[in-house]
Amino acid sequence: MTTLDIPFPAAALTVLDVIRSRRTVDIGQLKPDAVPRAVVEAILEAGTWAPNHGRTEPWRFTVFTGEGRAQLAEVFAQAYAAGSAPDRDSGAALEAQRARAWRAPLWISLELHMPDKPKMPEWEEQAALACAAQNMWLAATAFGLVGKWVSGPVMVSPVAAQALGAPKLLGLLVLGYPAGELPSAQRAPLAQKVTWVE
Ligand SMILES: Cc1cc2nc3c(=O)[nH]c(=O)nc-3n(C[C@H](O)[C@H](O)[C@H](O)COP(=O)(O)O)c2cc1C
Repeated sequence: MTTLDIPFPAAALTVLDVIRSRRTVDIGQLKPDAVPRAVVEAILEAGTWAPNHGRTEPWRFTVFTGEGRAQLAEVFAQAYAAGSAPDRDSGAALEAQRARAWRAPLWISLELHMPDKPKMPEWEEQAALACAAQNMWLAATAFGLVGKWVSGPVMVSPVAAQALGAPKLLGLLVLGYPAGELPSAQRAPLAQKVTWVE
């Protein structure tokens, strides 16, 4: 960890620890246990505290959980059928898409909603939504959850976006309690990426 030549406040140590312990975990590595509604609401609230230029709050979230995942399953199947995969007409492939929705207890869509008359360039609104996603992921980590930001062709498909009533979809955050050990992760040393000018 960091070499401390000054004492860090407890809050800083807690935040840094949560940041470092956030982990991407495959959907198959999640327990089926539901996430309590109050926890989901706290996660969503954390998302809305993300920075956003011009107070546009360019995000909307749809939460799929419990039996509500049947609707998400249909969104995945529709998006896959409208895509370019060679097996897009296969009933078995569409069933596999539907099955994905049931493999995690909680899905939160990351929907980009720009104002009718955009005040900011789209990249800034996307950046704000990414900050919201990270806030939610960190809050989820603090509650003992793990998961993944999924952004494959189905997850960002315009067909999926339309089914959710969203102009654009930047994927979904999939969350659940870990079924086993968390994968280890590495980051390159700061020295490789930081230039100090002092
Ligand atoms: C915008 C974005 C999209 C991502 N999409 C996917 C994805 O579609 N599939 C996947 O396996 N991981 C996806 N990830 C997760 C990264 O692969 C993951 O963060 C990386 O492997 C580092 O692991 P860590 O999150 O545990 O540090 C995405 C991450 C980001 C930020």
